[in-house]
Amino acid sequence: MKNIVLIGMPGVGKSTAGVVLAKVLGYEFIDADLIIQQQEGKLLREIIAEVGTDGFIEVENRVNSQIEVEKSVIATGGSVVYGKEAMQHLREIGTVVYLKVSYDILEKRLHDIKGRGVVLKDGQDLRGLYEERVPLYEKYADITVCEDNLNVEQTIEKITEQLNKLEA
Ligand SMILES: Nc1ncnc2c1ncn2[C@@H]1O[C@H](COP(=O)(O)OP(=O)(O)O)[C@@H](O)[C@H]1O
Ligand SMILES: O=C(O)C1=C[C@@H](OP(=O)(O)O)[C@@H](O)[C@H](O)C1
Ligand SMILES: [Mg+2]
Repeated sequence: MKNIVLIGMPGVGKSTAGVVLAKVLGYEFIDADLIIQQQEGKLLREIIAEVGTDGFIEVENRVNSQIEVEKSVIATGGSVVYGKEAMQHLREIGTVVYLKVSYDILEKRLHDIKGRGVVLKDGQDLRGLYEERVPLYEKYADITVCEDNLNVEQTIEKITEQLNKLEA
């Protein structure tokens, strides 16, 4: 099996489900957000404060384009889909799984969207962000897993089922 690349909105559970999925599969786990922080020597919010959202997207695009791993689950940041080169590379090295959640559930989960350092354009709200991003996640997904009303364990089970179907 190739690497598994998790994409989706912030708060959908890429990092939370990703690490457990890696354990279940006996894979390594990589969080692209942490690689960005390590390579830049700064927190994500410090990068965004210094170079703005467009600058952050460039950094994220560059760092994700250079990830070279095997047998790993890669949790990306929600904004990675703005990076064309990053997505081309991630699609080459892995199976891209879109973790999908309905808007209403996401809204409840993300009380404090700004506190998470989400890449929001001026005047954009969560609804606008959701509508802008969903087509991008759909465009790059090899597999889509809807986690509405599922807990982390059930979500992981659904991901592995879909991955096995793809392999068969
Ligand atoms: N089915 C689910 N799958 C993954 N996470 C879930 C699920 N239901 C609730 N959560 C919660 O949602 C949050 C997801 O946060 P996080 O993993 O940081 O998301 P992301 O990395 O996608 O931004 C966690 O608090 C997690 O416990
Ligand atoms: O969707 C976004 O705009 C972002 C999501 C974050 O990661 P998570 O998706 O893991 O929350 C992080 O990469 C950055 O703060 C921007
Ligand atoms: Mg995350």
